[in-house]
Amino acid sequence: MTYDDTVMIAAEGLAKSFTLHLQGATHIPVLGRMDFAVRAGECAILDGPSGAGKSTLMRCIYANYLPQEGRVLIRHDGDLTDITHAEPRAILDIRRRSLGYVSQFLRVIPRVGTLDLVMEPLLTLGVAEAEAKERAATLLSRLRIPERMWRLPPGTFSGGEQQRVNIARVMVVHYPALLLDEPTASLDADNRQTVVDLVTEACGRSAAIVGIFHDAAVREALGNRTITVTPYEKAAA
Ligand SMILES: Nc1ncnc2c1ncn2[C@@H]1O[C@H](COP(=O)(O)OP(=O)(O)OP(=O)(O)O)[C@@H](O)[C@H]1O
Repeated sequence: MTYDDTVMIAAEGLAKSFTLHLQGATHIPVLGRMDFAVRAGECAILDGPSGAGKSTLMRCIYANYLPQEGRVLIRHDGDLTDITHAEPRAILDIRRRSLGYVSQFLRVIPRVGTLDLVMEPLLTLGVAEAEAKERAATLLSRLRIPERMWRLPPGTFSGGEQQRVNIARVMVVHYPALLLDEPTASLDADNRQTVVDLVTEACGRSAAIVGIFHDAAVREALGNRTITVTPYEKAAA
């Protein structure tokens, strides 16, 4: 396939199934051969019933899961790079600079406070400490994490607070491609709206976004296109 310069994420013939070796080699077919491309400024919403494979697809895009067939290309340093077959070091570089991922759970680093945790991705990219601190503080404020909590490690925070720290830690970097796995799932209406605003701003900066959103109002507000997850059986037929 050839793609123009606006394509940021592309899946080619992506198929994924699981074999549970400890359960009598039970085979679970999940994704059929999926092809799609997401361009700069697009917010594509993954569509499909519960268990269809939306999170699995997202993990294949982020190279957490290795598909049995096909590959995913991510724009990195100007070129579409095959993340599926990249070396671990190259995958980490793509994730550090080109592809952000808001997963459903915050990965807490023991003893690291919330503000430091949110600043850290920017410091890794070489952003000056004062600017990183200001950007992290602005986001934490917008996401309504009270300032008195910024010094605390978020391990004991509520589910919704942890999810907001998780969102801040990813959205603080202006990634050109972004994966969002139900970022609004445990949030109240005001914070949900803040996330909608942040994602809209990212699209406005020409980020390419692939998202899973179960909330109908959020889908309505954000989705300018839908990608239907193709089950394995359908593609094989
Ligand atoms: N690591 C794994 N090992 C075995 N099976 C898995 C694994 N990850 C996912 N699956 C299976 O793949 C199928 C798709 O799961 P997935 O979480 O991708 O669906 P989903 O569309 O995101 O669902 P939901 O909307 O309910 O979150 C499920 O049947 C699940 O049991």
